Amino acid sequence: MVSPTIGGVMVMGHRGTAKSTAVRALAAMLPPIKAVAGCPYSCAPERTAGLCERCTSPDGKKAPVKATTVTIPVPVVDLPLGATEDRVCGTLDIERALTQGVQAFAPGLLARANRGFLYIDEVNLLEDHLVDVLLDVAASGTNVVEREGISIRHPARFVLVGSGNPEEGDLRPQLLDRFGLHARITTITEVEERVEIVRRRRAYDADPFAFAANWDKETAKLQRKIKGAQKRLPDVVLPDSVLYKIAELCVKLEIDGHRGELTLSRTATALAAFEGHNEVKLDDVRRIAILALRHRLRKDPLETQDDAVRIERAVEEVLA
Ligand SMILES: Nc1ncnc2c1ncn2[C@@H]1O[C@H](COP(=O)(O)OP(=O)(O)OP(=O)(O)O)[C@@H](O)[C@H]1O
Repeated sequence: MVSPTIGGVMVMGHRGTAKSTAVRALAAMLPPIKAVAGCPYSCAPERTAGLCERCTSPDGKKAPVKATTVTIPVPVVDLPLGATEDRVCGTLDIERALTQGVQAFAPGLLARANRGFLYIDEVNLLEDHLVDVLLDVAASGTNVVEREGISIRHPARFVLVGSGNPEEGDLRPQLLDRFGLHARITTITEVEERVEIVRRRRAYDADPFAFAANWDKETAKLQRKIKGAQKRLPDVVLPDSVLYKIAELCVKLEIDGHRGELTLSRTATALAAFEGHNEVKLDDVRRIAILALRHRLRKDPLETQDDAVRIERAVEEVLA
């Protein structure tokens, strides 16, 4: 929410641990956004770049000055498991082709997700080629569709959130590597906490509005913190001394490629901004190291140590 450049998150965990509940709550945590009315891509009226063709003025720069704007919640789009590539990327508008004889584009889910979040439950069961397309678009921020005689490109800047159950298999490592962060969620074993979950759920079921109202203050506090972090982010300094430690950590863990360092630096910067700091400290790196590196460790069949423990040890040695 603070820094979309981190590259999204893959959440692996047991069933029924509130993964989807948490993702669906994202929109309420972010301030509503202004969009050009009627634009299928929810283009930002105040933006000067990254707009769709219709919203770009003839000089190629701005949304039309007279565009009517609407205020909408940040989009959170669910990608169902059986979705076809046409439904995801968009395709020829068959209805208009048949009734009006015109070639028009029917935008897909990627269009709706522009400026928001795209959530894929059970991403590990999705066909590899579709995951590949999604990760490509998420990284480039543009969806290019070329089929049935139409050729169109439109903005598709979204944060990809995937979730899945490890019992059903993992994603291929090369796909996993392209998710910024990898979180693991396990079932809570503390009886006290389990009871609290049931109590809260029962309170919600009994009266959803009263339940939400009860948490209004907390929600508003978190919203302010996120908004403050988004504003602060561009000014947060990443000192060279911390950057060197980040690179040393990746060398120590023999991480292939350089996404490890990039994600560590972006995430530590976002965390510093979230905590209200203007400079990244080693402690920020320490706190996000497992999230940013777990899925980038080389798989060694002879390695007996848990991945998280391996990272913790390396962190202690390098960041000491
Ligand atoms: N930590 C928690 N706090 C509050 N509610 C929780 C928590 N864990 C689970 N729940 C409740 O458990 C139910 C299952 O949650 P949800 O459907 O979000 O899980 P999930 O992890 O997405 O499951 P699946 O992997 O099967 O899709 C929901 O009713 C949710 O309210």
